[in-house]
Amino acid sequence: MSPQGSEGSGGSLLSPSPLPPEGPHCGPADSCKAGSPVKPAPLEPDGDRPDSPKEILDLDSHNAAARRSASGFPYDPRTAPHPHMMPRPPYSTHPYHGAHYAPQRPHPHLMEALQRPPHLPFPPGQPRMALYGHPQASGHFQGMQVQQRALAPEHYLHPGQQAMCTGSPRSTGKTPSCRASCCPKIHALAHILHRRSPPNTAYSMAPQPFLHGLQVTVLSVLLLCWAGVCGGSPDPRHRDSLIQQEASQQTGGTVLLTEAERRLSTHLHKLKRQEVEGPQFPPAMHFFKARPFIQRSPVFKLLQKMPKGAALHLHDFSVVGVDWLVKNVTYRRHCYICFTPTQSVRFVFSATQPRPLPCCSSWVLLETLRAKVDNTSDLDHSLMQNLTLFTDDPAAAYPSQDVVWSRFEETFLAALGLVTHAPVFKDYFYEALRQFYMDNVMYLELRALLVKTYELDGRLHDRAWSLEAYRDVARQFVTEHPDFLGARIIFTVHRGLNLSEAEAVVEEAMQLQKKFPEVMAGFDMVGREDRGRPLWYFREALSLPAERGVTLPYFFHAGETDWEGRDVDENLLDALLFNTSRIGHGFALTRHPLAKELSRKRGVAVEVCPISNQVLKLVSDLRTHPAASLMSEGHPMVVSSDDPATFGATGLSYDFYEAFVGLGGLSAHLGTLKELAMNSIRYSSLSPQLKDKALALWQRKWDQFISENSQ
Ligand SMILES: O=c1[nH]cnc2c1ncn2[C@@H]1O[C@H](CO)[C@@H](O)[C@H]1O
Repeated sequence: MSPQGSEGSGGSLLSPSPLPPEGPHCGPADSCKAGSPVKPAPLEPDGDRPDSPKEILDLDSHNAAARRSASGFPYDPRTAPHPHMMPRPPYSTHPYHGAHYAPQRPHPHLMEALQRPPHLPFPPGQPRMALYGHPQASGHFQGMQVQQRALAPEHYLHPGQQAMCTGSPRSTGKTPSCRASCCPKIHALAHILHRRSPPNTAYSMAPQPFLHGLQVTVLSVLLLCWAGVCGGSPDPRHRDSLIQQEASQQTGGTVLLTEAERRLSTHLHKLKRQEVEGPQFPPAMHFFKARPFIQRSPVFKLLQKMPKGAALHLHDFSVVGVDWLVKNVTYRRHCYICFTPTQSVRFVFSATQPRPLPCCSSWVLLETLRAKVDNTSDLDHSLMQNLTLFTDDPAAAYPSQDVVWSRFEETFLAALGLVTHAPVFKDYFYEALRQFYMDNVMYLELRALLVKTYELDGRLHDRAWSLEAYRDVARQFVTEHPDFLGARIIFTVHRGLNLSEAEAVVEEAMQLQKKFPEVMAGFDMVGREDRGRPLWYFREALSLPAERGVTLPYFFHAGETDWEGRDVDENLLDALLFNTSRIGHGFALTRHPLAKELSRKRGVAVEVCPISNQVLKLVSDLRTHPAASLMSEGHPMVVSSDDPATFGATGLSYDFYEAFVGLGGLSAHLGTLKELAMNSIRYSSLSPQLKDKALALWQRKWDQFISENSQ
């Protein structure tokens, strides 16, 4: 058999068209139309649904589904594959018309939340993630001791200001009233500001806003007023003072650098300036176009070598470069492929000819296929294209968010049959740890669906098996690489679930959390936020742990949208109300001042994934990414890479590059990078003891990096 489209140079692997009489084996007439990204919302009642690739890739399930679908339901959740495995999301564009979705109501807790001490508004029994507070700025924290964030009046009132008040260098002396009225007022205000500032402490691991927003405003107005009222032309020294103050507010703005670190910072700045002034500025381009420029960038090369700490926002099946999947996994024995009308592929490992899959052509053994095609590298290239979004012309390939998300979910479905084969599952995770380790990352937190894995003989493994596998592989990797710290898992489910499914899964999450406290970090809901159900819809399910007095830390995706005012736009506040430990993406945070303030005050870090947000079309030029402004005000944040394999990236360095060069611009310096790396440990789910260990390890690596690159 020769799949059309797989022959010839580099064309993408297409399903046979027109489809042969024996395939595709589709369910209900309209259930496998190519290209339609949405399905009607699943209706209750719920029932058992297949949720392993073996079940999804299984004719019996299909036949059963077809039989049950004859009942007249346009889409019956009892017969449908698990949402993660659906070729199209199992929810509609108008997902909330089901009886189980109560219309959005105002959040009565919210104002209460702001008025009470930070942890009180949250349900009892949902303890906040311990914030790491290092008692002394010593040992491995030496380099992290920072300047006093609260400035005394003499800091923001430059010594020269006294002189200026009596007349600027160019003063004509026309402001006699200044001395009498303006200066005392300014000093009085300055003293008030000083009193309101937090005490002079060594760097707190739970950073507080060093100046309250009001203080900053008053201070700025004060100094601008000074310049305008008290002098003819602003004093350059005052201008410098303002610039310095503003710079100190940014991420890393108060990190004290050693002499060697300053040298490297200056060098980095020079390199960055060359990129800013060069003909191509990668962060302004789509990542697929920018990648070759980034790969040549000396800044990027330094970032690759830099110890970046932890990657805290990653999805299970997009953490290993797709070339490894194709070159290694699809060359293993018993690997079958079929072709979907959506121009994608599915794989399965089976000792015997697998039963046909709905909406897919007949299964072909890849070994046989490879023997028949003229050019196996073209075939392999085509396979890779099905596992990634990467393309030379992203604008043409992905004209809208709908298109890119539909294709995005297809890449996960294409990988699913490969990565959930039990032996591959373990190898894949080991390879993920290796690739991140090679990129100088020392710890991962992986959002994992924990779908059933399968053996060649058809046996299935449950979620506990997957957690054990993650734990064992991580342990083995750490034994072999003692300077690596390991990984923890955030159990995730798709936000297309209905309420009773969500309740069942939260119950299971609580049990898994209890059974595997070492490896399981918590719980999250994934999938396209704009099309999924909002967190508030799941409130009864998400309240279960608190009601039972059980700990289930949340790490919610929230604000991964550029729509304002829709139901999902309240996910940010709801995530905070449900006491989320971090916020996945938080792209919309700058449009939610209250959520932003709460997240800052509580040290709930935003997991910023610049490349993901660009590829999934929330933003095109990364200089305008909202996290640029979060960064300039030192909002708690970490940088992560989300789905590097799908985006044609590896590890964390590409996203660090985009954050450092694009979001941070010329203002970001080595202190920014240092704080971002340390943040990744500070805001991780590790215990305080392990954070200490991680920071000590990171500091050793950092010192070595500085000594090797600061000459
Ligand atoms: O950026 C993201 N936002 C929301 N969901 C995501 C993102 N990246 C991946 N997934 C979800 O994670 C599942 C695999 O674990 C994918 O099916 C996708 O729905």
